Amino acid sequence: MRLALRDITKRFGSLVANDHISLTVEPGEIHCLLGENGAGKSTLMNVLYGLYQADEGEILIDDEPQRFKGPGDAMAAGIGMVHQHFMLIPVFTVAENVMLGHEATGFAGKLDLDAARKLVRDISERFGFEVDPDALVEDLPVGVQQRVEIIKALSRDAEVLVFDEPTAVLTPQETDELMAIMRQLKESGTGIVFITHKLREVREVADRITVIRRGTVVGEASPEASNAELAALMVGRPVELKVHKEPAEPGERALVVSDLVVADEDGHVHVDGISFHIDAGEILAVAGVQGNGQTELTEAIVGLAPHVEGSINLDGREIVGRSVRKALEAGIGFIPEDRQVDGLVSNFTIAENLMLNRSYDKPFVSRGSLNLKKLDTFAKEKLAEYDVRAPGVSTLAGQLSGGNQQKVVVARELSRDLRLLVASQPTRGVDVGSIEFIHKQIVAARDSGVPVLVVSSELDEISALADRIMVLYRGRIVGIVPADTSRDNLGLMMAGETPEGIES
Ligand SMILES: Nc1ncnc2c1ncn2[C@@H]1O[C@H](COP(=O)(O)OP(=O)(O)OP(=O)(O)O)[C@@H](O)[C@H]1O
Repeated sequence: MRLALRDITKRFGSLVANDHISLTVEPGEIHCLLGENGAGKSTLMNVLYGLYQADEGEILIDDEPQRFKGPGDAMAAGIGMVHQHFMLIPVFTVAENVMLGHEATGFAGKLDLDAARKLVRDISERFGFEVDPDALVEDLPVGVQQRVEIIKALSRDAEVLVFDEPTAVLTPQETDELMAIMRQLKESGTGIVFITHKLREVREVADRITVIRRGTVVGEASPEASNAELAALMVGRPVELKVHKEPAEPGERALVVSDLVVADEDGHVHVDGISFHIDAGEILAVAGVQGNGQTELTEAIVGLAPHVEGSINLDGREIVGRSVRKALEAGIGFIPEDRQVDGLVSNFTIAENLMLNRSYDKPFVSRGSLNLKKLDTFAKEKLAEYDVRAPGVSTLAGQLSGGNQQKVVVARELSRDLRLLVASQPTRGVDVGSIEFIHKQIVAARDSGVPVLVVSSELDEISALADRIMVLYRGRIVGIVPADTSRDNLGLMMAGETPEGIES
């Protein structure tokens, strides 16, 4: 089926998120949508999926105008959406989840569990998915859950699939697998809209690239374009894709972690007896496939982990056993891996979010009352500095695009007086222009003497920021290696092996 969006305009109050955007998707084509944070990509896809009604313009399928009152109509017309935050029910099996979808849309009448199982098996076989219909969704890795979302869409005969930043939550290997799946879908004639900020992925699979800026289409790019060319088109200026930094000049020993063990509420050990240190003015980057203890390590440092043994010493003081509030007061900045869970209060304004995590007396509160003017000025400064695209400082954080939400979290944490910065996936969902800026800010924090712990699943980010790299595997340290260690060796270490010539 041939899909065309024609002159789509969508406004939120006075903000024009989509301004007469036109786009076509042919069968068997991967059409990449590129654009800076807040450009209007997700809004356009939500219009296509019936979640928002366009103020102007129309959606055509095989030249027939459509009216989507909700996702049910879009699905019935053959449009599927793979969300970044999955819409699956974790305690149900794969087949039950697929079945549920059919009930919700009323598609094809009644689908029994056996038929759903068969459907899952058939689709899995066709695309080489390896998904067990009887597995509980909550037991599946993120990459497989995503495949369940794809199966759900295909089970409803979707002919156009929308992927909105699907790789932001995936490991590098899962990303490669998803790229292969997208190619297979394309071979079978499915049209794909693919939104991503990762230029490597665009270059790998795109047949066509449309660039959106501030709500309008600014042009098409060739899939043969270089990363630098794509980046410049996206943000409208040349971008430094790898931050320039001088060698670190480490100062005093700042953070000393000794024999750290972190377990969850069920007693599962996630960090299994690790010891390392970070000096003032140094960035230690933690590499590893997600789920090897990185999250729990950062949570232990900020006081969020339930069971911690061993010692975490910052500036000569023990942190283990202290509350989150005490950790924040000790000057620990924390950029959490999931901004929506731990980073922001979505029904607070941007300004209110920017004053979280500060001690109660300064600088916005004096003698028990909030100095709104001071907060307003500060928030405006941060909005400009971090290029947060929003109507104003009293916009609710929940109304920001994903990348702009991330920028608010980073702006808040980097503007406190820091003794330690713990940054987990600091540029998740952020466009290339803002990655450049955030990386510069992290390096500036380092250069001002702050010790920094960066956790990232992006090897590019690790090698851009690290002064030393610590590789974690199954909760243990495989090695702490120099920043210029090759990708191949890092890859081996991330699989738990110690390459020749590397000391473990
Ligand atoms: N429900 C909403 N209410 C008000 N404004 C909104 C709403 N949803 C989106 N916006 C605004 O519309 C604009 C476009 O947002 P959108 O999420 O489409 O951007 P995006 O291109 O997907 O960005 P990102 O790359 O950061 O995900 C932004 O300025 C955003 O703040």
